[in-house]
Amino acid sequence: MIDVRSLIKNYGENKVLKGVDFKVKKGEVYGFLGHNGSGKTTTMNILAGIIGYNDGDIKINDLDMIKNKEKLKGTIGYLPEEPKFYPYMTAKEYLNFIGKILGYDKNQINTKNKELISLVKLDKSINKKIGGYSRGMKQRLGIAVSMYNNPKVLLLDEPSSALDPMGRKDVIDIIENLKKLDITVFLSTHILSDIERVCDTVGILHGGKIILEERLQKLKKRYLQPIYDIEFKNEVEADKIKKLDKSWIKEVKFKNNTMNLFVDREIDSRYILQTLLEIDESILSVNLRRRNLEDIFIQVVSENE
Ligand SMILES: Nc1ncnc2c1ncn2[C@@H]1O[C@H](COP(=O)(O)OP(=O)(O)OP(=O)(O)O)[C@@H](O)[C@H]1O
Repeated sequence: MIDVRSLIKNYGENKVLKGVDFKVKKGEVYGFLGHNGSGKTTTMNILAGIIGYNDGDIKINDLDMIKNKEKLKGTIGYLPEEPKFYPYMTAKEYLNFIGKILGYDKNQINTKNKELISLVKLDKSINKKIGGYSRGMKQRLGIAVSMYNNPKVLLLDEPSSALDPMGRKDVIDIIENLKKLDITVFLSTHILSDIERVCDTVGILHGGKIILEERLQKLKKRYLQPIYDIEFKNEVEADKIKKLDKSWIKEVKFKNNTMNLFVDREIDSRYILQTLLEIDESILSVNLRRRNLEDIFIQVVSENE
């Protein structure tokens, strides 16, 4: 559905995309991850046909971005990071306005408005002025606007990043529902828990390239590794950590009075305790957990530094 090969984008001397490759399958939600300033919005703007690029091949639905730009733009919906609306309009007035711009007649606009307002769960606020909307409501209205032209591909730039937990949940629920409509979603974010909830595939953009692209389930399996989070009463001292010389310990991280022990298999907790007591007796708690996407992201990025 989206096929990007060797994409290069420079802003003057600033080489932002240095040969980006990724593939997004039809109907999937693709989580596009990267640090602030890594080039996510730049990539989004290129895919939306808003800005150009220096080199590379982009195909969406087998259509080439350069040869079929105008046609492609009609099949893409785009929600920018901070969508702007006329605050004095109600959501209904705004959607009417969008419908007219797109050339729909009155009946089509009414049908479309009902369908979209229900999708983004703004039924109760449709006649309220947008200026009084919360950030979450504005993002949901933004999704409705980006869906107005029945897009096959939806580009969502950090749709949940500035929202509170409830607002984020609403937006992620809507994205989950889009899967049922068979829309391909390209979602940029740095909120890893959102990616874990909704994405099928994840791509990490770092240093101008995609350093990892994998199905989320496969990625989690590959990096599945137990971690023991240990809390001490006292601050952990670096010298003591050195004493933890066991073959089953793969990595140790520590900050203040907590330690993360990355091990290669599940170890009997009594043995863990015994080992830890050798370095410090002030243990408050030992918790076993699996790696989450955040741990994986940090590892993959640091391997590529
Ligand atoms: N119009 C522009 N002119 C010059 N440089 C730009 C322009 N837009 C972005 N940049 C630079 O390109 C780099 C990537 O920016 P971009 O906004 O694409 O990153 P991002 O991953 O979306 O970051 P964030 O998560 O903070 O939104 C940054 O160094 C930024 O300063």
